[in-house]
Amino acid sequence: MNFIPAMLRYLSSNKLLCGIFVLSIFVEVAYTVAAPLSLKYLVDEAFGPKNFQVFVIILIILICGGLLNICASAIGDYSLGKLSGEVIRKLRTELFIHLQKQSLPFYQRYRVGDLVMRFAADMTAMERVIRLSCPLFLKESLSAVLGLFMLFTIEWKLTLAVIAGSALMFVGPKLLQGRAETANVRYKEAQEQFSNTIDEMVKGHKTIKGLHMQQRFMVRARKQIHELFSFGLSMHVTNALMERLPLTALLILNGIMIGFGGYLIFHDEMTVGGFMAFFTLFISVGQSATNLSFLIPNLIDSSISFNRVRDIFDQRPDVPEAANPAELPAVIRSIRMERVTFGYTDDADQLRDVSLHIAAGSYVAFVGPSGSGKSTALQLLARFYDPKQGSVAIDHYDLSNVSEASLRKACTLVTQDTFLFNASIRDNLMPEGEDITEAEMVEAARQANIHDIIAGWPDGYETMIYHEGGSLSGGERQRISLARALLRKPQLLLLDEVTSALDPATEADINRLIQRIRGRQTIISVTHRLDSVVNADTIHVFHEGRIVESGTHQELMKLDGLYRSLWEKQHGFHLSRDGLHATVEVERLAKLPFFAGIEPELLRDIATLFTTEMCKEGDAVVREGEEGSKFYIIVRGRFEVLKWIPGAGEKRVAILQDGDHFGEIALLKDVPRNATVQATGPSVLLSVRRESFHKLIAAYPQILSALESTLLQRI
Ligand SMILES: Nc1ncnc2c1ncn2[C@@H]1O[C@H](COP(=O)(O)OP(=O)(O)OP(=O)(O)O)[C@@H](O)[C@H]1O
Repeated sequence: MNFIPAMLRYLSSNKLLCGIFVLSIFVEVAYTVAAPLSLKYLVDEAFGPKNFQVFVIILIILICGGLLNICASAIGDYSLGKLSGEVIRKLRTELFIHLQKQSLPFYQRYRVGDLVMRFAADMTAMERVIRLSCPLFLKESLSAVLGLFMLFTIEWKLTLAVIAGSALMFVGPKLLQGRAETANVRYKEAQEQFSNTIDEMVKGHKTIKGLHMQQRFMVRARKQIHELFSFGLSMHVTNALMERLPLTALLILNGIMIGFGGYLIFHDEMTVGGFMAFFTLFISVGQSATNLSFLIPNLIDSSISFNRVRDIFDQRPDVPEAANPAELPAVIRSIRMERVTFGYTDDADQLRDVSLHIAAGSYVAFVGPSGSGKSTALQLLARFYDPKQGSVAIDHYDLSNVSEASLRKACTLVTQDTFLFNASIRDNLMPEGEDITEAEMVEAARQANIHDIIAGWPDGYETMIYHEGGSLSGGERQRISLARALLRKPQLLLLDEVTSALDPATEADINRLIQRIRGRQTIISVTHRLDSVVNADTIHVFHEGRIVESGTHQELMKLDGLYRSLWEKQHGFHLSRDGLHATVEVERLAKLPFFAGIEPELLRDIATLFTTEMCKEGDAVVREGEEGSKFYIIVRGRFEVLKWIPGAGEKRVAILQDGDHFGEIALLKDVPRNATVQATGPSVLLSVRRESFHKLIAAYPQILSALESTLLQRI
């Protein structure tokens, strides 16, 4: 219970209030102990000899003491209220600031439910301790010690006898304490897991419905609710036992006291008044001891909460601010990465020896296959992580020595996952305290092509955003988040796949916006869609954590390397402006390995067999284990390939995007799909059914033999 000293330390932070409170407790305790003692004098000195004068004196002393006690209690209550309120306010603020200082890995380690619980249930438990348990602990311990001392002065033999019996009161709870702690921890963990499930269910309700995962969630929730029930029951039973045991022991003690006390009176070793005072005082000491033992479950509960909050306080930011951080200049000249190596964990590196130099004002693109490290490089430029080796610098300032405020002012990151606050559009664009005028807000909204849309809504800029922006379309969310970034006039704008989840028209619109603002600020854009970066000043091509090619689009095409192959993979498709109708060119089909060698006229016929399919986030195009009869080519979009791993559940094994294809075996025969392919955002596919394909094969058997020779090798 090392949290009691910590709590007392917090309480003693305001010395004056703490002093007043402790003094008031002393007065209260002194009165509680002295009042029973008055019985001895009342019975032996006033009632026995019928001495009225002594009676009046004792009465006056009791009344004055009582009044003093009432005043002390009132002052004590006020000082405690203020003191505990200040401690909790300080704790909440410190925890909040501490959370804000944390870096991305911290938020990946803890889930929303865990952190919310720290503020909700744990803080409430600690508040209860500070307001009730700690003062009660202090008061009851003092009453017990002082009361015991008085009992010794009244009759030491009887006191020794009852102390020996009192041991019974503490042995039981001590034996049960371990079990009670375990039960409490398990119940808290079960609560946390259940909150996480609710959180996931509310946030992912669309995906859950889309994937028809309600049953799986129901099974998980049922298990967790059952755990809550059984751990709750075991917690209740052990806590109740711990509370009951001392009461039983108290009954036994009473027996000892009356028996031994009576013996002492009959042998003239104690007066009747002395026995009455002893009895009353003993009840009061016993009550204090019982109260102390009642406090134990409560304190255990709070010590767990205290440790959980302390666990957060113990987390040091992974990306700390330097002791004397530098401020970035008003105008920056260059951005550099020098031989940067970085890994999210110690086991693997996601960036290896990456160096790049970006001149201020240029428009730079990071491209490359999925998982090649593009977004990671961008996050290092925004200093969400620090490199393991090498350095990231703006001008000659290493980012690890730059103040966070100055870096955030200079550099803004916009990602594909836009997060808008549950507030009005105006408050999202112009948060309180930011030095932004109405005209600037409207101008930024115009630049992001969202002003006319907002102005057309009945509440205009006062329109409330709900569900973190989920009430708006993807394009609207992305435009608002771009307007929000532009309003801050960052010198360095980092864009991470900002258009990948948007329809072609919105994507083209946002690309035009980027073209309009280029030159005014440095733009680094991560994208897998090469069309959008043909005009970039420099394109860096990432592959397996390294930059393997750099140059303009024309230079890279001439190189005939990875960039060119990515480019060719993505081209040869035509998509209508509304994104609803796609076609594929014959030359593109010819590049598919299993169509190699098929004559162009036949490929032309094959091209006409494809139909356009639209998917939204969470749609599974093929499911593992199900027999498939379609072959797919991704025209635009992103899909994850999921495989069921026994014992580990469904795991992502690959990412497919524009130009990738899957399911070609289905053109030949019925084989169960060996993985699930699921859209991670709105996507467009071209698909062809085996039946329609086979009609063509019937007319041109050479297609079948060409297909068989390549596909069967692949199987
Ligand atoms: N927070 C993380 N913790 C651990 N590994 C991560 C984390 N974020 C990304 N990775 C891994 O790092 C590698 C590089 O990821 P990164 O997102 O930088 O690639 P990318 O080129 O941007 O790919 P994509 O276009 O698919 O986003 C991938 O293997 C990815 O799984």
